[in-house]
Amino acid sequence: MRILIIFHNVSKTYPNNEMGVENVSLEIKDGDFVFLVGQTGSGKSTLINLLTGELKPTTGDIIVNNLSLGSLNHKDFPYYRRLLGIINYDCLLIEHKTIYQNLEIPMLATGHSSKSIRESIPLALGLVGMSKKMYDYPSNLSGGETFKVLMARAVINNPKIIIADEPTAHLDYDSSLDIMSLFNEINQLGITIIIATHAKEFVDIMKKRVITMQNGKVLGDVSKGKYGWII
Ligand SMILES: Nc1ncnc2c1ncn2[C@@H]1O[C@H](COP(=O)(O)OP(=O)(O)OP(=O)(O)O)[C@@H](O)[C@H]1O
Repeated sequence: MRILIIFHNVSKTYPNNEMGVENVSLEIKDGDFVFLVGQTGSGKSTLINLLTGELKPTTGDIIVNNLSLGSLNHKDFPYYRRLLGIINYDCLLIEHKTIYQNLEIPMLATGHSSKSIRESIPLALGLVGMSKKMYDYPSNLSGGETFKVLMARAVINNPKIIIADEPTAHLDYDSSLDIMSLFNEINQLGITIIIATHAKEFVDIMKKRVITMQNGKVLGDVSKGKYGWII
């Protein structure tokens, strides 16, 4: 597998002098499945926000798919973001639009034809088992179903990387397990998955790469690991 993501000596200090991450170097291969774990404040979200480009490093370089994020200008940035499918609870579904219309929005924004939209939306909803809800409104969905639609929205533009911050934070055990197995299926399509989480039980079940953060630094990086494993 080729290297898809490189963090090279990346540090981020916030304007209030709070250290987000310090001197992080890591590589993630194309097709990898990575859990980012660590205590509250250990730097997981900072790392994710650096990867999405929401934050800029104070020092160091981030290279994704051979693009150096530091050298991207405003014009290039939307193209970079198309490599990413980002799932977070801050960017929920639009309530007065159907699930189909919610999935249509990112496709229209990226210039897809109406034929491609008509074909892709049922496929993405089928992937997450939500075909039957295509014309329902978000208010008719359970928390787990809503998350599945967020997953479908994240894959709809064919990203190389799916990034999720605390995906199971608001879900019960069964829904969380369901969601984790969907992440696995998406990963088997060749999409790289990066999940920041506190959910020890699911990290342990999945046996994927586990990167453990502590005080802004990488404390451990274990393949087929469990929560808390650092070597
Ligand atoms: N916007 C911000 N301004 C100032 N400091 C911040 C900001 N965001 C995060 N920090 C600080 O950076 C450090 C890392 O925080 P970060 O949110 O990355 O941790 P985390 O591991 O994602 O935590 P959690 O599990 O609670 O989400 C913490 O000390 C935090 O206080």
